[in-house]
Amino acid sequence: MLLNERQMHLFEHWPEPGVDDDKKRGFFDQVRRLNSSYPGGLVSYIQNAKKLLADSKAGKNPYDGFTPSVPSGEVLTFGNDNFVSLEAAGVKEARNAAFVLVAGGLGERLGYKGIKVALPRETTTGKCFLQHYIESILSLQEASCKMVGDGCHTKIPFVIMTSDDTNALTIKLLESNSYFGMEPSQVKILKQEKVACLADNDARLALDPNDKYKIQTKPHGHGDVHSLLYSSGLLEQWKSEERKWVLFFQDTNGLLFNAIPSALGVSATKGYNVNSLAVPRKAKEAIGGITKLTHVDGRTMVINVEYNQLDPLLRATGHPDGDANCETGYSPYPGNINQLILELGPYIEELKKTHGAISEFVNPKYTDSTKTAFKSSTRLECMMQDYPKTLPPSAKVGFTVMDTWLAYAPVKNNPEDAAKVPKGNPYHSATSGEMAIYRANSLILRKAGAQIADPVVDTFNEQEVEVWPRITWSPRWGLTFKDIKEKVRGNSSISQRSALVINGRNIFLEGLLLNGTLIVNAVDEAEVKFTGPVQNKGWTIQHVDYKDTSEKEEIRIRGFKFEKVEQLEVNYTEPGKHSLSA
Ligand SMILES: O=c1ccn([C@@H]2O[C@H](COP(=O)(O)OP(=O)(O)O[C@H]3O[C@H](CO)[C@H](O)[C@H](O)[C@H]3O)[C@@H](O)[C@H]2O)c(=O)[nH]1
Repeated sequence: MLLNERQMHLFEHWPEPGVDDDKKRGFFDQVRRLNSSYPGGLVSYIQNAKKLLADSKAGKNPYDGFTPSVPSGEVLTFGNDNFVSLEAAGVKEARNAAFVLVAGGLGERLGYKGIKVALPRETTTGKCFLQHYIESILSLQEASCKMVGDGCHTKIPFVIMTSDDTNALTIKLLESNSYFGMEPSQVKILKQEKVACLADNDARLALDPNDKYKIQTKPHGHGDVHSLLYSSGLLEQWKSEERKWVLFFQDTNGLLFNAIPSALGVSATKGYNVNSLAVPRKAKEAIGGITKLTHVDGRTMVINVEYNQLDPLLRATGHPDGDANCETGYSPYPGNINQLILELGPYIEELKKTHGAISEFVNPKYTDSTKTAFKSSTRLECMMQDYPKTLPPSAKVGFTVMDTWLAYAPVKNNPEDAAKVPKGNPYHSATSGEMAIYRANSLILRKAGAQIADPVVDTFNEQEVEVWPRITWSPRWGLTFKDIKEKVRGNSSISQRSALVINGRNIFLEGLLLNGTLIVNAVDEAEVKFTGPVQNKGWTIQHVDYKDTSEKEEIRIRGFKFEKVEQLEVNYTEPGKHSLSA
C-alpha cells in the first residue's frame, strides 16, 4: 500500500534482511496504527493530503465562492425571565445528555508542564478544572433527576478525549482523587492518535529525525473527537438509553457551566440539531467568528470561520478593513467558544455517512514564495466545530450568545504573551482566568440582591485586571440563577478585601456582612443561615513574578498568591438547622 502511494523513500535506507528486524517490525506496527485510526486509512490520508497541499500551493481560498454575512442567533441576557426559564428547561434536559471534554491538547501557548485540566480553576479553594467540571455534571444530574421524581437514577456519561501527551496524567488525576466523586464507570477515556507528518507537496510521509524506523507524527486536532466517538460505539449505546444531547467542551473555561443550563434550554426549546455557544468577539481575538456563508450557487451555512481565516476572507469579499470592530466596539461576528450542543439522533445519522471524518486543512510553513519546500514537516488538521460543514441545508444549525463575563474565560496564554495582547482584548491567561471567576460570581450575587463592593484595578505579570471580592461556591450551591436567588436573602454585603467560600447545598446568606475571609463547609442535610457581621484580617493578595522560580508554576503563571492572615472557617457535619450570627 505504501509503495502504491509512492512512499518508497520510507524503505530506501533499510539494511538487508536480518539487520534491525525488530525495528522494522515496529515500523509496521506503527503503520498499522496510523492506518486504523484514520477514517479510510492511510491511503485516504495521503490522498487528502495531496489535494490539500496542492490547494495550499495554488493559494486557493477555502471559502472561494462564499460571501460572509452576520448571522442571527439567540442572544440571552443573564438573569431575566427568559434566561431563568431556559435554565429550568436545560436542567430538565440534562439527564438526557452526555458530556464530552476534549483534552488532548498540549497547551503549547500556555507552556505549562502538566495537563491543563489539573490547573486550579481559582486558588481560593485550589480546586482544579476537572474537579469543577465533574462536580458541575454531578449537580446537573441530581437536579435534573429531582425534576422527574423518584424513578430517575440516570448517570450522565462523561467522556474525556486525551492524547499521548495528556492520557497518563489525566487518568492519574482521576484515580488519585477517586474520580472527584463520579462513579468510575461513568467516565470513559478515548485517546486520540497522532497523524503522520508530511515532508513535501507530494505528501511523502516524514521520518522521525531521531529514528529512521518511525514515521514522524503530530496532533491532528480536536476534530478527532467525532470519529473516536463514532468508532467507540458510545453513541449507539447512548441512543439505546434514550439520551438526546451530546455537549462538547474544552479544557480550561472556568465559567462554562454558568452557560450550560440555559444553552441546553435553547437547544431543547428551539429544536436545534447543532447549537454553538458564542460570546461577543473583539476583532483579532483568538476565537473563531460565527459566520453565515452564502455560496454563489445559493447554498448557505452558519459556521465557525477560524480566527486566522476571518481577516483574509473579509478582505477578499469587499471589507477592506478585514477583521475589525464595528460601532459597538466588537466584531460583528459572534465569537465561537467551542462549546457545542449536538442533538444525538441527527448526529448519529450524519456520522453513519461520514464515519466521523471532519473537513481538514493543512498549514505548511514554506521556505520561500515558490512554495516548493517546507521549513518543517506539516500534517493535516481538523477542528470539532467544523462538524456542521457536511450537514444538509435542512439541518437546524443555530447559536446562542451570552455575555463574556458570564460564560468565557479560558487559560491559554503564558504571562509573556498575555502581556502583549492589545489593550482592551482579553488576556486568556491564568491571571485573567481566575479573576474572571471572582468577577462573574460577584456580578451574579449582585444580581441576586447582595451588595458586592466594586473591584480595584491591579497589575499582575504586567496584565491589568479587575480584582473583585474572591467569592466562590460549589456547583451544588448555585447551579442556576434561580437556586442562587433563593439563597441570597436580606441585605447581605461583601467588602472588596473579602473572600467567601461556600461549600454546601443549603447555605443561606440572610444579611451577612462580610469583611474578611469566611469559609463554610456543610453537608447537604444541614441548613445554615448567616446573618450579621463577620470581620477578620482575611487574606491579602501578594504579587508574584512569573520568573520567580521559588514559587510553584501554578502560582507563577497567575502572578499572585494569597497570604492567609486570618479567616473564619465553619464546618457543619450534622443534619438540621444551624445559624451563625454575630
Ligand atoms: O489535537 C488536539 C488539539 C486540541 N485539543 C483540545 O481542544 C481544545 C481547544 O484547543 P485550543 O485551546 O488550542 O484551541 P484554540 O485556542 O486554537 O481554538 C479553539 O478554541 C477557541 C475558544 O477557546 C475558539 O472557539 C476557536 O474557534 C477554537 O478552534 C482544548 O481543550 C484542547 O485540549 C485536543 O483535544 N486535541
